[in-house]
Amino acid sequence: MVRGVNHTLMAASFCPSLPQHFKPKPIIKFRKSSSSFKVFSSQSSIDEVPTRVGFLGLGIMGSPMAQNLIKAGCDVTVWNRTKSKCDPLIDLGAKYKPSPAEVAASCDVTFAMLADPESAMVVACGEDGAASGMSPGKGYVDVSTVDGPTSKLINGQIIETGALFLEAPVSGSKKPAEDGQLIFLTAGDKSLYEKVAPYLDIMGKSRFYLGDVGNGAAMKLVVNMIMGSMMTSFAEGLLLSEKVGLDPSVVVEVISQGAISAPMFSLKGPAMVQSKYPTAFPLKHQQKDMRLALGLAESVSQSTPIAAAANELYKVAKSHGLSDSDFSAVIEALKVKRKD
Ligand SMILES: NC(=O)C1=CN([C@@H]2O[C@H](COP(=O)(O)OP(=O)(O)OC[C@H]3O[C@@H](n4cnc5c(N)ncnc54)[C@H](OP(=O)(O)O)[C@@H]3O)[C@@H](O)[C@H]2O)C=CC1
Ligand SMILES: O=CCCC(=O)O
Repeated sequence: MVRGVNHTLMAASFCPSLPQHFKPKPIIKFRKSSSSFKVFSSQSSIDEVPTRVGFLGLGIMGSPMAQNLIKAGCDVTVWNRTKSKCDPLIDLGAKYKPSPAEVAASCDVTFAMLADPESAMVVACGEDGAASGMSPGKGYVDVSTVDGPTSKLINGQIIETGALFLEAPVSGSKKPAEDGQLIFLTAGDKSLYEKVAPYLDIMGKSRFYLGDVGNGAAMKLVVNMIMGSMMTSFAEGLLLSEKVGLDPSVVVEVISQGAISAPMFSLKGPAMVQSKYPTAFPLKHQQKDMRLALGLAESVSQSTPIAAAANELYKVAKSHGLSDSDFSAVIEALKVKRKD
């Protein structure tokens, strides 16, 4: 069943100062034609787009991303290792296949949103993995956060089948995923990038095309390395303020009004002050990204001592059982236990 016919998405304003590789969100309308969807966009006239969309990996990010595709009227087929996570999407109109290979075989383009390099590899290239269902004319878009070498391995396996590959990790967390406000950091096959652009524009607010496979992964790791270090510095500041008799809530407010204000501090600070860490971005994934970013830095002999120190704190927090808490729980690693 087709849903959301004539669904109109947000228009982005034109900004002449933006670099060439940046594309803001265009106006998109999906309309059902006799045999396929056509896309009417503000940036191109009418383009044929792949009609059957697969989605593998329905965790915190994958579920809302797939949901937005379904709500926009796309023909979506889902798979997840834990099948129960498919059920709400099936209720919304998604089809289901019992393996990544069967999803890929039945779809024109397949997206994957997996936890880490290992799961991205097994879902793409393992037994009954997506590569087994790929063939010329199809596309595979990996939106997971992985390292460049993993992405290149997946690219190799996919293009061996004659299909096309794009890496497209995202910046933005649970709420931007729900709101269709993600930022795509893409690299790989340019023709596939252009074909799937209408889908990226449903799930995101902007997209960057960065060239060869590995560049999207590198961009994502650099951004998350900075984010991970910022969070540990913020945590140190909150705890220090408390120790010297300041109200950490006021620190959050002061920061929000000055040059170092960041949505992350304003969003997560008030909960951190109350030792609450509702999960948007799991701490285990932030530590994975610090580890991968440090590997990237080492591969080019770039010194990253701040990130290395921050990574140690995420490792300590993991050892305290905080892997599945939000990454802001890293503050717990800095709390020295008081003796009674
Ligand atoms: N949460 C966030 O704010 C953001 C996360 N990211 C990145 O997106 C990716 C997904 O994140 P998120 O949705 O938060 O993570 P979740 O932990 O919520 O979801 C992970 C997904 O990977 C699947 N998975 C894990 N291991 C395997 C495996 N061995 N075989 C098959 N499937 C597996 C899980 O399946 P199952 O349900 O069966 O466990 C689940 O679908 C990560 O790479 C993360 O770094 C990027 C931007 C923001
Ligand atoms: O990888 C997670 C990114 C989280 C964010 O950008 O807010």
